[in-house]
Amino acid sequence: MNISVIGAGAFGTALAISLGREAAVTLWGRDIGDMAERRENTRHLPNCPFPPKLAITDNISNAAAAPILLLAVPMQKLRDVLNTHAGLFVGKHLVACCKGIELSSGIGPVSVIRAVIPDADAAILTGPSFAADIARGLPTALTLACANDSVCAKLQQSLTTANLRLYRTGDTTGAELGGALKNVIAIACGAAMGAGLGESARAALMTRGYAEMQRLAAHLGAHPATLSGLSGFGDLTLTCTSTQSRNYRLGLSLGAGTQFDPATTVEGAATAKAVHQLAAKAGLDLPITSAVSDLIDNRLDVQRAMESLLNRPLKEE
Ligand SMILES: NC(=O)C1=CN([C@@H]2O[C@H](COP(=O)(O)OP(=O)(O)OC[C@H]3O[C@@H](n4cnc5c(N)ncnc54)[C@H](OP(=O)(O)O)[C@@H]3O)[C@@H](O)[C@H]2O)C=CC1
Ligand SMILES: O=C(CO)COP(=O)(O)O
Repeated sequence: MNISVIGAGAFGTALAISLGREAAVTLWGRDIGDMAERRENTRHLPNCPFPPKLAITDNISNAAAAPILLLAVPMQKLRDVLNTHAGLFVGKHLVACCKGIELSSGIGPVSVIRAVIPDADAAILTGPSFAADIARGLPTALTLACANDSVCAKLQQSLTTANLRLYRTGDTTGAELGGALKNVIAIACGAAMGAGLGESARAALMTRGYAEMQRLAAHLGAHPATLSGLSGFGDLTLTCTSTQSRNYRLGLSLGAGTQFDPATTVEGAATAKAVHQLAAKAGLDLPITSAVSDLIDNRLDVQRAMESLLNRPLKEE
């Protein structure tokens, strides 16, 4: 089946490169600069040349003619993109390729797609993978979630490539939450490492952060197995331990008190606030997420955040 990628950032470009090594694929960007001539996205994914079957366009009507559209824009921009091009997206297979919870509504990308374009099959592609790894042809495994099992199986076939192995699930809520929440915990881990609190502290934050992910996911009706798979445990592990991650790097800067480029896409920042609000409404205790939300808004520093986590009442694991 014909595939287009909507959004020519690092991840959209990487997916288009991997898919374009095997079949015709179109990559749409609102500002493609000289990408078509150079056959490379020097701004978002340098040193990853485009395969011959990858076509570049800034004409959304051309790109949206494909039946499968991968939506690779940041979470907080997804609704805008869907609203702007709604007429072109009706009846399509729309696969969200973003990770986060929308701050204005408290819902994830599949729910946003369903809300804006009810007459489309909404899916999500998520899990542990850095754009540069995918583009370089390194092996990666991701979760593909769609409520309609036969559509999910078709998408799984169409989107699998030589270096991209997809596992499918019907649990879109679990897949959304795994990808969204791991970014928040990665900021916490980066902050601890940046402040010199050590690898033991990071392991504690990863483990107790994972407990928070499971608590919220269970409350929202996700399947626990989804959270222990690629989109949850898998992506948490990658993002909390690699300086390739922008969320982890933001945490490192917060911990070390250094500057961070505000133009960088860091999904965990808005998601921490969105989840903090969700948890407050639901009466759920998510102390690491709350601490990250306070850190981002400068209501807390890393040292005090760690002290308050260590001084919480003792409990069973
Ligand atoms: N990078 C990675 O390794 C991975 C990223 N992801 C996820 O992919 C999503 C996108 O991240 P990533 O590609 O890295 O981010 P980038 O910052 O590299 O790119 C974001 C892209 O979105 C485009 N964009 C933003 N707003 C709009 C809009 N309103 N209309 C059209 N295009 C828009 C930008 O366009 P412009 O260039 O014109 O500004 C840019 O091309 C995130 O949710 C991220 O979590 C998932 C797995 C891996
Ligand atoms: O989601 C990712 C890895 O799976 C990319 O992480 P960052 O957005 O933190 O760079």
